[in-house]
Amino acid sequence: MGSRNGEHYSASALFHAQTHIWNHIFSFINSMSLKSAIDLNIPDIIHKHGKPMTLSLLISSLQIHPSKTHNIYRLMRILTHSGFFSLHKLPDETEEAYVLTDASILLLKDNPFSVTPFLLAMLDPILTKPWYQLANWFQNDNPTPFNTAHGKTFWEYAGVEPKLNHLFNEAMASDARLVTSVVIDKCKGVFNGLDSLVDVGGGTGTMAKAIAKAFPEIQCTVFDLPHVVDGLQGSGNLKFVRGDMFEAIPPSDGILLKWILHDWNDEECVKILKKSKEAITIKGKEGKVIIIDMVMENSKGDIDDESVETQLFFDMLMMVVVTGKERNEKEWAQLISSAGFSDYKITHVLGLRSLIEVFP
Ligand SMILES: C[S@@+](CC[C@H](N)C(=O)[O-])C[C@H]1O[C@@H](n2cnc3c(N)ncnc32)[C@H](O)[C@@H]1O
Ligand SMILES: O=c1cc(-c2ccc(O)cc2)oc2c(O)c(O)ccc12
Repeated sequence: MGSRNGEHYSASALFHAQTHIWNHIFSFINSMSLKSAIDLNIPDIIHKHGKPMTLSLLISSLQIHPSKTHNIYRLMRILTHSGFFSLHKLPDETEEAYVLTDASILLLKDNPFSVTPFLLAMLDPILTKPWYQLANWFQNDNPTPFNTAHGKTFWEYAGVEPKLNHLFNEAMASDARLVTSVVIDKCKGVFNGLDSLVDVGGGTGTMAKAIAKAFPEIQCTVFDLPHVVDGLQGSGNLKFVRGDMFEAIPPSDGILLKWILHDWNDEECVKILKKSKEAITIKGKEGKVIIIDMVMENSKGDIDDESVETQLFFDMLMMVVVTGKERNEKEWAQLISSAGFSDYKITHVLGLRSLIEVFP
């Protein structure tokens, strides 16, 4: 039917290719359908109901115009197909009823690990506009598509736009709660021998607060830009310090860099790592930098297709929003040795991310 390099290929291959393209064109429909369910509060309504919820009950609980009620099943159908709800048949009931799945539980507003702040941040026009500039950016000399769209860096924009600053800090805090709970449970030993720790780019302090509570002997500092930490109060063994990590990092036994280095290009990362090395106060084996970030194509080799796609999405995100990238182990090793560190150890305990201990 069709022709590829002079060879004929079947109608079924042609239609398969068409479906593949359609699904890529339409993939924004998945994100926008999910966002509308969050805006309508659907996961929280089903959760509060406390048992499987029929479509008619769901409709009567939603604040929607009466002329739209018959369309809700269409939204629920696509979101059920994509794994956010599932349908159960209850004994003695004629109507099937919706229940939450692991994915929609992670979108509940009260879930401490909620991904909803990220969904709202990513689908806000501030963060979708740069994607329309991607091709232009390849042809201009701007540092990022975000700069092309908004005329400033992501960090400068967050400094002058409280809405982005708030959404982004909230999103980071929910991720930090999830990562911290695993690190404190499974990687306690990483903090052995440290009397002090600076969480560089530590946001509003979620991770440092949890470490300060779990390890009362460690003096913890959250170090971030003024628009992030100004007005935040420390207590006990936790304090907030404003500053710029490219200038100087407060002295400490341990330096934590969670989701920092993937924001920056190799040259910028070497600068941050060198400033971190200068800041380390104990020179023996105990002083260290603790990096929490992705290691692409991680060496376990058991990564599934969905996770590969997630890694590629993050890498593109780091190219569009900031000047960063996701790195494989070889690229991490190169950065670490260029900054003058002697050794490193990778622990794969955080799903798609890893904990990398780096020794002076
Ligand atoms: C991706 S966020 C990570 C936040 C936190 N570490 C976490 O994972 O939840 C990057 C952080 O780096 C901070 N940052 C950006 N540039 C910085 C600089 N020059 N000096 C200090 N912090 C900076 C941002 O304000 C932001 O809080
Ligand atoms: O702009 C972003 C977005 C994310 C992000 C989005 C969705 C998620 O479920 C998790 C994270 O992460 C970012 C990040 O880590 C960063 O350093 C800069 C920008 C963004």
